[in-house]
Amino acid sequence: MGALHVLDHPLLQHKLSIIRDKNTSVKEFRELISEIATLMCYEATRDLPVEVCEVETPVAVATVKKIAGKKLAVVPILRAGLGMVDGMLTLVPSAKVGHIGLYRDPDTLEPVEYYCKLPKDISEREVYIVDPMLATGGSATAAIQFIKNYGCQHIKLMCIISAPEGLRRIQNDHPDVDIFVASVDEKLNDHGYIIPGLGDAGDRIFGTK
Ligand SMILES: O=P(O)(O)OC[C@H]1O[C@H](OP(=O)(O)OP(=O)(O)O)[C@H](O)[C@@H]1O
Ligand SMILES: O=c1cc[nH]c(=O)[nH]1
Ligand SMILES: [Mg+2]
Repeated sequence: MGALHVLDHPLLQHKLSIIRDKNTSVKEFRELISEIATLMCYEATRDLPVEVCEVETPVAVATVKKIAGKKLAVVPILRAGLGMVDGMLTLVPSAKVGHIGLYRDPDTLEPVEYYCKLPKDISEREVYIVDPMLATGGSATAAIQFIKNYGCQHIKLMCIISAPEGLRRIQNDHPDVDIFVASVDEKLNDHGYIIPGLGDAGDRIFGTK
């Protein structure tokens, strides 16, 4: 059974308070989304396997731990997920990056797919799907299923803000997937926006509103 991790590190929560503020500029919003992704990545990679080996320091041999050959992939859900990619790559620069393009139809709230490009060896990789917002969960559940269809067995979902409705959807549809969020907000409004949330993450990252 996948676990839900609600990350409450003070640095993370402080940065989250700034991106929720409607007066935060596009530049600062984008920078903070990236910094938050880095902090979340640190927690989400905590269970990566390590192997013990030796290196020679200038004065002696040290027994050290290295990540044990695990291959990672970061898969942002376009567009807003793009804002989290650089922050992830800051800590795992060798990860490959796949892209899944989904937008949420404003009337039906159903995800509509418009793009997909994944690393060829995606099925051998530990996949981190990133998207700042988990609202109804429709986009994330579709992205997870898409990646599962390629044979991936190790998938983690990282969203900055989540709604209870979206969490329930993922836990129901994909009980094997670990979920990492920085907040579980109160609810969705009639238009499927997270309350209190931060508005439309894609628009705030790219300045399109
Ligand atoms: O959980 P859901 O109800 O599916 O909603 C969440 C989705 O909505 C937003 O994307 P949006 O459709 O606004 O596309 P964008 O990233 O291009 O702005 C967000 O980035 C998620 O992908
Ligand atoms: O609150 C929400 C819900 C979906 N997508 C967003 O960007 N924000
Ligand atoms: Mg959007």
